[in-house]
Amino acid sequence: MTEHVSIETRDACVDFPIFDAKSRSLKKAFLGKAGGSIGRNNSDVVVVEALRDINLSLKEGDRIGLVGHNGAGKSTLLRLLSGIYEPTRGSASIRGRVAPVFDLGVGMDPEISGYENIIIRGLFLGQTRKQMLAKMDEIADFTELGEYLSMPLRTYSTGMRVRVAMGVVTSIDPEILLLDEGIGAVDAEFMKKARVRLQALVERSGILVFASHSNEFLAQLCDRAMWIDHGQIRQEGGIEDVVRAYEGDDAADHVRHVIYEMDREKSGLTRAAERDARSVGSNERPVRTAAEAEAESA
Ligand SMILES: Nc1ncnc2c1ncn2[C@@H]1O[C@H](COP(=O)(O)OP(=O)(O)OP(=O)(O)O)[C@@H](O)[C@H]1O
Repeated sequence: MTEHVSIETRDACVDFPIFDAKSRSLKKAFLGKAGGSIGRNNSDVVVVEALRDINLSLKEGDRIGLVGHNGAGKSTLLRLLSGIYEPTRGSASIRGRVAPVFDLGVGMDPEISGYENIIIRGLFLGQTRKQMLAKMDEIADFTELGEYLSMPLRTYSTGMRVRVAMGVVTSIDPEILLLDEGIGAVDAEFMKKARVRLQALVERSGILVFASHSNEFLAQLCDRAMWIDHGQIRQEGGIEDVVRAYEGDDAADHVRHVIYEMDREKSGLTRAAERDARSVGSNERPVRTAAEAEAESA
């Protein structure tokens, strides 16, 4: 279904012209610690050079995480890849249905109910009303918001809104998933549940590009990383290597630990599945967890 999915950019640049910049203090192009460099275009207008000479080639199955300082250009890159921004110079060719998940609040209306917002937000992400209605019960269950879903969204706390948004986002089947972090507002227990759903969402997406400031999250969802520095690609490679170059040894060691734990968990699950399959084959009862045994005896 997703074989035709691809992203190609060639020397893509994105400039933001700033017509009301105080030009006296901006005589020279300057490179601060945060933000893209500030210069002037051919018409002598001040511009922020948010992205410069981006060459990317992504295909089905790629899961790439973007790291970099504030204002490095990560969000701008996601917007370029979603087609929201056209390159000022160079080219960007995107093939596939894009689900841009930048701001969990976008497409939500405070005056209508949670249920109605679930549908609106789904439409915003390219789903049909019918598809959203079919998924409604499952999304409602996931949010654990019960009766609140019939109340206007303005009566919700921030975290409750995030639950609705996460429920919708993780229910879709995108060909290209562009994810910008911004999902810190939910409580820890819900986050655990949400991560499992996010991982499943990523697994059924064709391509993932994820901008994050959390290395742990990055390691869980991606298998490659790209360091964006002042609008340019500074390094691309394995997550541990890129994080080491960008943030140092401690951060890279943490990434390695997260990846190790994930692999261990996965191989544990595989072993359990093999054991179950073997015992079913030999007419033995598969080993039950305490919870399953309790549920059976009830
Ligand atoms: N709409 C805009 N108008 C003018 N400048 C912009 C606009 N959007 C982004 N920029 C500039 O482009 C540069 C890249 O910003 P971007 O939001 O892509 O960075 P980021 O890496 O996502 O940062 P953060 O980690 O802080 O979210 C910054 O210098 C920012 O000031």
